[in-house]
Amino acid sequence: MVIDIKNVSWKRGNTYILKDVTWSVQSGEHWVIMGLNGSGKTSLLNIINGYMWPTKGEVSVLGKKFGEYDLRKLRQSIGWVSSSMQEKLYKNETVENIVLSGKVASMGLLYEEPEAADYEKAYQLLEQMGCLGMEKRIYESLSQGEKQRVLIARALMASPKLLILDEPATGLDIFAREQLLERIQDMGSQPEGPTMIYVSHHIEEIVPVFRHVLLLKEGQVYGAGLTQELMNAENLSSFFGTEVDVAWRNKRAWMQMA
Ligand SMILES: Nc1ncnc2c1ncn2[C@@H]1O[C@H](COP(=O)(O)OP(=O)(O)OP(=O)(O)O)[C@@H](O)[C@H]1O
Repeated sequence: MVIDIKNVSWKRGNTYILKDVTWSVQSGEHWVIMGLNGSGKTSLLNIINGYMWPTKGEVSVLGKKFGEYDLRKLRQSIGWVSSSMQEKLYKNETVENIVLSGKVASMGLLYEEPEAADYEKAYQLLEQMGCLGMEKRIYESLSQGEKQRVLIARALMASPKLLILDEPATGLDIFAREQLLERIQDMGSQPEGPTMIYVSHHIEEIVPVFRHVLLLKEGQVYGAGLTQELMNAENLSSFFGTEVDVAWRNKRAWMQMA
């Protein structure tokens, strides 16, 4: 099992930020975590990455039970792409350095000399992400879509078993978003690729490779299961607390206000 979360609660003062969350991800599955602002998505990711400790409950990631294992070691197998977090860090760095530094799977940059094989892998990943030719560019000079794809290439450098994509389409225009989603769909279709967790507020970003969805609402699991079964007007109207319509097109669900 890739993620196994049992009855996890996280409390700050008297408030439950996460309450009794039970969720599991089997290998070979790719999941979307969906929920409105403040529903607890980031808190759940922080727990999965071992940055926060649950008040109650059990967490296992990649077969390792938290509390019994060195989390720093485990983090080397987890890629977490968060543009809001990484934007400041890599501002003046070249694309090449950013991708190469992903080898050590930490947020920081690499200060040791990369080997020829590292360059080869970095370039191959840049190609996979449609960013070949941008190696010498400064991160800040890239478009939002290019930045996201570079960050994914960086995360893949460490060959993670679990890849978390935290709202990667935020700030992208419709074409850049589709280009990114296409790469993600391709990546998820490769059997040797990492298990992906895609965090979003937007239903239309759920490409077919994400066959499962976790719906979070006010810190609780509202639904967890097959995308095709959960993404319908009745369920989403009650999830959002407002009437919505859902239409399926090109194996994706599209939502609008009813
Ligand atoms: N350290 C903390 N102390 C107190 N409250 C917190 C803390 N961290 C998060 N919260 C609160 O918990 C709730 C859930 O936050 P979280 O960031 O997990 O939501 P989210 O679903 O990721 O939201 P968004 O989509 O806006 O990023 C919010 O109301 C937030 O203010």
